[in-house]
Amino acid sequence: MSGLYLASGSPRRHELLDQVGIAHTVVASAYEESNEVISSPVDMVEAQALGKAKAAIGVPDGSIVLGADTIVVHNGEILGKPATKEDARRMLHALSGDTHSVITGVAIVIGNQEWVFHNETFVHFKTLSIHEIESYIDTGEPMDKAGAYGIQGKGALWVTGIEGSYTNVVGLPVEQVYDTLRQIFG
Ligand SMILES: Cc1cn([C@H]2C[C@H](O)[C@@H](COP(=O)(O)OP(=O)(O)OP(=O)(O)O)O2)c(=O)[nH]c1=O
Repeated sequence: MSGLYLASGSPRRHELLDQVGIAHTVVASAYEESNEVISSPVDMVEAQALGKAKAAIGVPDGSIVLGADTIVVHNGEILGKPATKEDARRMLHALSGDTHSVITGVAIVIGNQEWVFHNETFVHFKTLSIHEIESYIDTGEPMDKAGAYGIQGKGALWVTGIEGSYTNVVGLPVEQVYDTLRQIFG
């Protein structure tokens, strides 16, 4: 397998690939994310993952490029990264005491060949107090994360259970990525 390029500014995706020993180089992507919903949340994350991979910068011809996009879906509403503290507050109040899903779209692109898929994890949250939400927002942790929390950070205190892939919630379902790379390269 020749070089894998991760078209992502997310430190989590880079760390997850490192954790399982998938060698890669991190590159930037010129893709501009939009909050536009293209028919369904799944279509949206898959399209954004593909957009990020295809717009990778400085990648040699013929290399393998990986892009990903993660969103939270609660009661049919898509929660991306909060734009403001008020946005984060609204998201955390919505997620409190309820179950939501985290969907990550993944695209692997080699030249004009594309493999695009997604993974969904259900996450159960305990009921949060106003104090817990306000203290959490003050840590700054919510601001670069879909749904305004990080399961790998202090947000772990609120997760009473998950169904599905843990790494998918953090931003990349590494087990599915690994299986797909094995299917492609044998
Ligand atoms: C729900 C959840 C999301 N997240 C993160 C994963 C993603 O990095 C982020 C969602 O934003 P994304 O737009 O998917 O990714 P990004 O902007 O961080 O990076 P890039 O587009 O350059 O690849 O939320 C966590 O780190 N922990 C969590 O528990």
